[in-house]
Amino acid sequence: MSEIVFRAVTKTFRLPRGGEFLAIDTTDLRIEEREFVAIVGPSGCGKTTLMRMAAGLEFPSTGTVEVGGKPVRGPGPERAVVFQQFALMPWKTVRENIGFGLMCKGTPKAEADAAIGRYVELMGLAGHEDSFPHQLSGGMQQRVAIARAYVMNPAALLMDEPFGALDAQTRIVMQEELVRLARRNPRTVIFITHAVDEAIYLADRVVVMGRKPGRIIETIDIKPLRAEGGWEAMPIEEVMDTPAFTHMRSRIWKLLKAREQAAADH
Ligand SMILES: Nc1ncnc2c1ncn2[C@@H]1O[C@H](COP(=O)(O)OP(=O)(O)OP(=O)(O)O)[C@@H](O)[C@H]1O
Repeated sequence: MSEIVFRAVTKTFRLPRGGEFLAIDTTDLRIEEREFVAIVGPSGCGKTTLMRMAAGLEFPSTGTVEVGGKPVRGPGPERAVVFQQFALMPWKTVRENIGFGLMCKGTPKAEADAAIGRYVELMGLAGHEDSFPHQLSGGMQQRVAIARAYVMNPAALLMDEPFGALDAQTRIVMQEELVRLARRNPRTVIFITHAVDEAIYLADRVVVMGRKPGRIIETIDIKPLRAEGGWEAMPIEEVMDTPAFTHMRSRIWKLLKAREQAAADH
């Protein structure tokens, strides 16, 4: 069981010069087991704060966050986090970086090697097992970070702008690969992004957030569109040209724009 449930969650930060700042206003969100949910919204709307609460790196001021029916009390191995900055260990090889968590867990070597080998293949890293991070491109480094998260077989994956530091072309390749990986190996995923296209392409459901204060303004089901449109079998650029996709993109942009206008008028 790995559903992630936010129940009446608020998050207030204490400001350095006194006073408080309401970063997240009362928020309810349920992410089903093996559901891939993308969260989009403008800078400062609280996307990272929500994810950090699921990761156990931050705690709600009021309300509860539960994963698999248990309150989150801190980080745990069943929830893997992937950040924009790849955070690889520069002195370790690709193989060692991917296998680090398994080693810490005491996984027998033969089992660990088999799991590492599987993700090296899946993430297109074959031939680079003995390279060090500085010998890899940004895209390759992020593949290592994603393999390192998946190899632990976590119930939930929490990804914060994982492709944010990549160039546009690499980003598209990574989006296609993540879709392939996520469909083959479904996990409960929270995926944070600024990119509306990326969210629609990857997710089963898109959560749209607004700011001042940070809150969910709408959640939109994408899964039926993907199924009806046969997106899985199509290259990403063709998916993004379909009327269903462009309509969804403009719907989400309108929501974001209207909310930003309301925040500016406030
Ligand atoms: N530790 C903190 N102390 C005070 N304020 C904070 C803290 N962490 C976040 N905030 C504030 O809470 C709000 C939400 O931040 P958060 O990083 O969650 O937004 P975000 O939507 O992820 O933004 P971005 O897209 O720019 O990463 C911001 O206004 C931010 O300045």
